[in-house]
Amino acid sequence: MERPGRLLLLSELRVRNAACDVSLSRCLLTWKRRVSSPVYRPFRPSVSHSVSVSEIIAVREEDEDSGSRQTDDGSWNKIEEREGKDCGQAFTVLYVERCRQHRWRCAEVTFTCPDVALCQRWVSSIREQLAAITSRPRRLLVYINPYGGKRQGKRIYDQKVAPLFAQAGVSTDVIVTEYANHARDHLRKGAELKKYDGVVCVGGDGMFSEIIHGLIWRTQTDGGVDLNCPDETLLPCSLRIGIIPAGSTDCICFATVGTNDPVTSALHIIVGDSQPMDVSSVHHNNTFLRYSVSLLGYGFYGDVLTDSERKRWMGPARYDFSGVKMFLTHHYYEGTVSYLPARGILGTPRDAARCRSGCLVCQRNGQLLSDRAENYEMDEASDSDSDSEWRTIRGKFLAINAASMSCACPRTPKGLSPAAHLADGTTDLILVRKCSRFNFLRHLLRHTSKDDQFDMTFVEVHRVRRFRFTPRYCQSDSDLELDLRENGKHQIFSQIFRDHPACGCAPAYSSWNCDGEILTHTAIDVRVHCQLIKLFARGIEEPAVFEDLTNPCAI
Ligand SMILES: CCCCCCCCCCCCC/C=C/[C@@H](O)[C@H](CO)NC(=O)CCCCCCCCCCCCCCC
Ligand SMILES: Nc1ncnc2c1ncn2[C@@H]1O[C@H](COP(=O)(O)OP(=O)(O)OP(=O)(O)O)[C@@H](O)[C@H]1O
Ligand SMILES: [Ca+2]
Repeated sequence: MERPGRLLLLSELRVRNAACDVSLSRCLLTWKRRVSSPVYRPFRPSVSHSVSVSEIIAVREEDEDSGSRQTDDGSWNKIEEREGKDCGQAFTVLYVERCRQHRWRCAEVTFTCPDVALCQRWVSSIREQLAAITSRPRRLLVYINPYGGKRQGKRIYDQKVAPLFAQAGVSTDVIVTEYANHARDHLRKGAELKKYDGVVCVGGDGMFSEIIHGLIWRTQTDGGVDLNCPDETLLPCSLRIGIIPAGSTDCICFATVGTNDPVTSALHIIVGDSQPMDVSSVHHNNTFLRYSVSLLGYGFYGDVLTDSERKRWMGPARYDFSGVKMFLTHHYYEGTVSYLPARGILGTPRDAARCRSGCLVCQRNGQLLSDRAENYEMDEASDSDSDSEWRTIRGKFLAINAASMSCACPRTPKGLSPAAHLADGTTDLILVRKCSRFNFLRHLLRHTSKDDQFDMTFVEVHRVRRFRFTPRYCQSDSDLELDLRENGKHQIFSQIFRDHPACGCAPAYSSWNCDGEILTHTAIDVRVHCQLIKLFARGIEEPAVFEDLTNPCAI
């Protein structure tokens, strides 16, 4: 908790008919019930409430003449009827209240003042403090995907988010997308980004992916960076991104906020939180393919995605359906993985510690990596040159997964790689070798329990800065197949080879699942760019040591 600091105001005001000492400093708004006679009421505790100024959403003057105020839906409510308040000059403070499981709510407290002048002093003092917080966004560009998840994006934004933005005085330009990649292309070419303090996407991980592709492209193009060169150092994007979850997995929201709740995300945006995040670039033969922030998965997760895309009509359940199907299909793939281990930085994928709000590992590693880049000790080009550092593993794999962050989501609340960090400049490369169905099921099940999913003989995990994958094609058809794919022709034949290889064995290659999008190439070169983007989030907060049992939200 922040120290109270010098008091700006101290008055006796009434809250719910009770006299309170109310104080405002630069950091805290505090109200404490006055105990009129401790002799007669010795057991009545004097309850004190404090709200950090940084978590005040807005302050609103109540209409004293009519003893009523206008609600968000435009109707008028009697103040006394609503909250049992005194008649008199009053103002209401809206602030962040923490609920269970990392959820935030917008709570309200109304203070009644003895006179108008005092009320106005309070309102303007609080407003001055809020205006002094420069990290808060004033103007946002919002993209809504009306077809993500359960197709509720527009309703969620209109009913739950827009009223909060309006109360907090955040102005918005809203675009409801009309086709896939509408948001990405608008950010690349059309949007006048100078006008905004951030970009918000209402949708799932695919929608977030569109936003980062648009923003990263724009930033690099403006800065003259060659996107096709995997060794280029990318320029960080200055605009922060907010995610209002309305997709099927929403793993980026879940792993950066701790819950998939539109109101919580809107409040993190309003208070101006900032969470840096790593971004992996994916190249094939010096050609840029895509960026990834969560999962790059070949084999199982690639196959689940490919199968599920044909079942979009099922909504979020498509992943479970295809998951079971691909589990039963039990395909394995041969190939070579080479990687550059992350050296000289803090953390390993088997750590018990987790990346949490204000993570020191992310701060230290971010600093270390930028210092090294500046000193040319860790010149980006030298990564690829230092061949002695590269490790190579050849084998048959059920899954090859790279998790740049934990990938926690409701399906696996601890994530694919529970100890991965949001902003440490590394990705966790998880190799699941060919094993029995039973063992693979044991491995999958451990994503949903406390047991360690890496503590199995057929699973290995490495924290890396860069990796490459080359598939080994089915012997009889590999060259022909490769040619067909590389030339981008005869897609029909390509599909036939894929589903029914002539040699009768399992398909020779899978596809990469890149944050929920299918990649067109199987041989890829991946490099992590430390803290390339920033989100309106603060990482998952540790639960408070003492739960506030009087908080109705917490029960
Ligand atoms: C038996 C229960 C096992 C539960 C195992 C749960 C593991 C779930 C791991 C989910 C990892 C999500 C990582 C995030 C990826 C996102 O960038 C991406 C875009 O949104 N989402 C997906 O690709 C969506 C991927 C969704 C994958 C769902 C896989 C479901 C597997 C179910 C296997 C059932 C076997 C049952 C045998 C009888
Ligand atoms: N207006 C639109 N019409 C069709 N597709 C769209 C439109 N706007 C965006 N898209 C595309 O829809 C895809 C899925 O969107 P989104 O990520 O929001 O939901 P999801 O796939 O259900 O959730 P998740 O990615 O979390 O699994 C994205 O790839 C995006 O490019
Ligand atoms: Ca990382």
